[in-house]
Amino acid sequence: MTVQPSGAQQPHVERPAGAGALSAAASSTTGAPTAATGNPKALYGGTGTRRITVHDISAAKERGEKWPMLTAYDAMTASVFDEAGIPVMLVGDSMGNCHLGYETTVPVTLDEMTMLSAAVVRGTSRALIVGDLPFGSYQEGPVQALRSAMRLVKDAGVGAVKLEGGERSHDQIELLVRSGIPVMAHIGLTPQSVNTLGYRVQGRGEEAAQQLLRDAKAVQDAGAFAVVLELVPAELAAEVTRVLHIPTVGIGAGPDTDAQVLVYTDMAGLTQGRVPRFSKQYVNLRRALGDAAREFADEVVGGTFPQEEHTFH
Ligand SMILES: Nc1nc(=O)c2c([nH]1)NC[C@@H]1CN(c3ccc(C(=O)N[C@@H](CCC(=O)O)C(=O)O)cc3)CN21
Ligand SMILES: CC(C)C(=O)C(=O)O
Repeated sequence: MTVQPSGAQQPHVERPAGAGALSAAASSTTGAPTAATGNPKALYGGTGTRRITVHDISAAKERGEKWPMLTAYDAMTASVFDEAGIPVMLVGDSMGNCHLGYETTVPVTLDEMTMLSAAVVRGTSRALIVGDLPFGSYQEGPVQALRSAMRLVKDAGVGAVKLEGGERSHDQIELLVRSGIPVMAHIGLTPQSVNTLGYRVQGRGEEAAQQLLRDAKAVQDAGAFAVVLELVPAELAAEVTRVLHIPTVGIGAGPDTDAQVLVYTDMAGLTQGRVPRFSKQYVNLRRALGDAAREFADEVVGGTFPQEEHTFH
């Protein structure tokens, strides 16, 4: 698969100041200053004209500022979230079941991740884009992880990568960070291990809780800039968030993490079939899009589309 290089993830689309919902959101809440000039609530809503960086993420934890993250798998949807001021987007391997029609995240390939990450980078100018390392692209060891991450950074232009695992992924995270690639870690439920873990809540019981804490400290020590906590008890997630100096990004981890992430097809009501209980649906796009398709079909069948204004002579 050929992927068009899009260059490093820098602001490549300069929008005129004041244009678009993002700058409106950024300035309406604050007046004028941005993260670059020390605005205390700058992460959500964007920085103004440049990409969010991992340094902005660290600064947000020091200010006690919470932030939202959504997944995105295509340029158009990503541009909507960028304009809405979502500061961090994850090109998650949930694209497997949410975009590519697989049952799980397990079959997703590095080629697929690279192609869709490049699309999300092209569709955005403000958000930090995090590309997921898919199953099989980093488990062999740090060198394989570096080779895979380099594709996402150089070919797709992501600003950071994510990989699953705590202590077991310490060496991979360390080499990537030493090589100049910011890493978001992911512990608790790690869906690439569905065949061994299932989709059960993790960290229940004293022993499992201690392991989760060790995993959290291991990824922080390895140099991760943030860590996803998936499907863990809220009390444990709160404790991890207190003891770490890097931000925690919760999904099914209760209200006390530094950030929250949702799979966008779940929150937008597009996901086909069952949605995890921890998710919240903010709009029903499946119904809206289905209604639009049915209306179009009825008008074609009934001969009422196209009309004069859609017609050339
Ligand atoms: N659509 C979608 N949403 C997600 O959040 C998501 C994906 N896909 N794919 C990748 C991973 C897999 N995730 C999942 C998948 C299933 C459950 C689930 O069925 N959880 C049970 C709780 C089980 C328990 O109580 O131990 C639930 O009812 O939510 C949770 C997370 C989260 N991610
Ligand atoms: C659920 C999130 C954290 C994820 O890993 C994904 O979307 O792949």
